[in-house]
Amino acid sequence: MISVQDLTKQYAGRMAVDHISFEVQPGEIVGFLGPNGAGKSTTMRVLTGFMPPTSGQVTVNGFDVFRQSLEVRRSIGYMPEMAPLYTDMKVKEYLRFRGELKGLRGRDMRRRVGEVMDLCSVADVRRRLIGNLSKGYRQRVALADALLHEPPLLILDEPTSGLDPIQIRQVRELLASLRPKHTILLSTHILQEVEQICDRVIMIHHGRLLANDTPANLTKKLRALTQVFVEVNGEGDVAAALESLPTVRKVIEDSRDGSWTHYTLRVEPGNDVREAVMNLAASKNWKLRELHRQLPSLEDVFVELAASEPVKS
Ligand SMILES: Nc1ncnc2c1ncn2[C@@H]1O[C@H](COP(=O)(O)OP(=O)(O)OP(=O)(O)O)[C@@H](O)[C@H]1O
Repeated sequence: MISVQDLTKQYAGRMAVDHISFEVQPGEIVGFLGPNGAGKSTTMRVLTGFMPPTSGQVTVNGFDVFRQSLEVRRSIGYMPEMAPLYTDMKVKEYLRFRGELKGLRGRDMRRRVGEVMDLCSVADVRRRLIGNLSKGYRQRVALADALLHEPPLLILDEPTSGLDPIQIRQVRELLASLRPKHTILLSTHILQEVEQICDRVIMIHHGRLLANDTPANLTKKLRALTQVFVEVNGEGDVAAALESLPTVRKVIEDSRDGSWTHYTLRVEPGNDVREAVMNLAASKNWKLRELHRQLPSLEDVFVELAASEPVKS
């Protein structure tokens, strides 16, 4: 659905996108992730034909973004960051106006405006002025606009930025519900968002591609160790006994509370020593009041990958 080959974009000597390549397959929800200034919006603007690349090749739905920009625009529903809306128009009036620009007429117009208002839950505010709506509603009006011409591909730049947690959940649910019919590329710097709804993650930093994989594979690949937290009340050298368990690399004593000691166990990635800790405690007659495992999050992956990337001036 999207093919990006060796894309670069330079602004007045500054390399905003630096030789990145990736593909997005039909039906995927792909998260485009990176800190502020990483080059996400620039890449999306190139993909949607709003800006020419400095070099590289980009095709959307088989069409070249520059030579066949009309076909590309027909294939894409684009929601830019801080989508510009006409604040002095009413919601339904605005969607009809946008529909007209996108070539909808008569019965098709009525059907699509009704459908997108229902899909994006804005029908209840259809007669309200956009300027008087909350940020969450405005965001959904912008999404309804992006969906009007039934594009197979949605490109959404930070669709949940500035929303409160309830609104964020509503937008996420809406995106998940679009999954069977639409391919979605969404940019965000909220890692949790990606973990929850995306099939794949593309991470960029300083304009360069850092990773391109499923959220699960990325966390699996993480070099940082899995951690297990244990709180034990026991006789003898508890730390040494814990350290002797297979796959435990390091035992750190965190704190003491009377006869209880809290330890963090650094374990080789992908291993779970909780059962071995239980068996050890039973064999030594220790008491346990905490035993839980913490897997690395996508945030840990990003921090680690970004740290290993040389910073350009
Ligand atoms: N029109 C422009 N002219 C010059 N430099 C620009 C322009 N637009 C963006 N940049 C620079 O290019 C780099 C990438 O910006 P971009 O907006 O693509 O990043 P981003 O990942 O979308 O960040 P954010 O999450 O803050 O939107 C930044 O250093 C930015 O300052």
